[in-house]
Amino acid sequence: MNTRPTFLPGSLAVTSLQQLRLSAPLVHCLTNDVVQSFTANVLLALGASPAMVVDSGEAAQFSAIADALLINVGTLTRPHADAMLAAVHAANQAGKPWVLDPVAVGGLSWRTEFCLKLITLKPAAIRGNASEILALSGLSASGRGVDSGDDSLAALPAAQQLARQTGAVVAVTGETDYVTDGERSRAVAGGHPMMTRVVGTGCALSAVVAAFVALPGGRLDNVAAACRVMSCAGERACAVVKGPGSFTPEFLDNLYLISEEWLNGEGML
Ligand SMILES: Nc1ncnc2c1ncn2[C@@H]1O[C@H](COP(=O)(O)OP(=O)(O)O)[C@@H](O)[C@H]1O
Ligand SMILES: Cc1ncsc1CCOP(=O)(O)O
Ligand SMILES: [Mg+2]
Repeated sequence: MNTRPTFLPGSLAVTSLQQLRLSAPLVHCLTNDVVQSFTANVLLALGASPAMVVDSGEAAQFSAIADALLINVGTLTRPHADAMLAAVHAANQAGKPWVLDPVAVGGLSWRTEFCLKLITLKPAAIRGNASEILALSGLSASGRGVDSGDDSLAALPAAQQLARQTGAVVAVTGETDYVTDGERSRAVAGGHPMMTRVVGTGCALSAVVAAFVALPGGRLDNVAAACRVMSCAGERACAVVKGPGSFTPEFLDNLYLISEEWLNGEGML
C-alpha cells in the first residue's frame, strides 16, 4: 500500500553526503553528448569520481570495475545503444547498481522501445522529469523534446507503479522532487525554476543519483539525498546569480561547499 510522501530529514541527506565524500564512488557515465563535461564537473565538485568510457568492449569491462553505472539516452545512436546494453549486462553480472535517465522518452519510438527493454534489466534507480516518467509507465504525457510539460506530483502514481514493476527506486523531478520505491515515498523541496533554463541539470542529477546508489544504506533515502543535494545547491546558486549564464560556476561552487548547516536548512540566503 502507498503511504503519503514524507519530506527527507536534513540529517539523512547529511549522512549520505558524508558517506559519498568518504568513499568517492567511481561512476561510469554513458551519457549524452550535450552534458558530458557538466556531468563530470558536478560529480567531481561533490566528491565522486566520473569516467566516461564509451566503446562497447571497454564499457563492459569498466562497468564491472566502477561502483555504479549511468545510462542516459539523450543523444542515443545505434553504437551507443550497443555499448549501453553491454555495460548494463556486465554491471548486473558484477552486482553493480545502474541508473536510467530516459531522456525524451515518449515522443520518439526507438528510444522508447529501447528504454522499455532497459527497464526489464533491473535498474537500481530511474530518474526523469514528469513527462518522461509518465511516458515510461505507458501513460500519455505532454513532454516537448527533453523538457517536461507535466507536474511532478501528477506523475507520482506513475512513478510508484514503475517502481513496483521494475524494482527500481524512481525519482520524478520538477518543482518538488518525489522519490519512491512503490510503497514509501519521499518529497524533496528546493531548487529553482531557473534550473530548467540551464541544460544538463536533470542529466547531472541522474549521475549524482548513480553516485548515491553506490553507497551503503537505504536506497530510497540515498536517492532522495541525491535530489536534495542538487536542489539545495541549485536554490542557493539561483538566489545570487543574474541568470543562466552565471549559474554553472556558482552551482559547482555550492556543490563543493555544501554543508550540514545548508542541508539542515540553516543559513539559507
Ligand atoms: N519549477 C522548479 N522549481 C524548482 N526546482 C526545479 C523546478 N523544475 C526543475 N527543478 C529542479 O531542476 C533539476 C532538474 O529537474 P528537471 O527539470 O525535472 O529534469 P530535466 O532537466 O531532466 O527535465 C532538479 O534538481 C529539480 O528539482
Ligand atoms: C538538449 C538535449 N538534447 C538531447 S540530450 C539534451 C540534454 C538534456 O538535459 P536535461 O534533461 O538535463 O535538461
Ligand atoms: Mg532530462
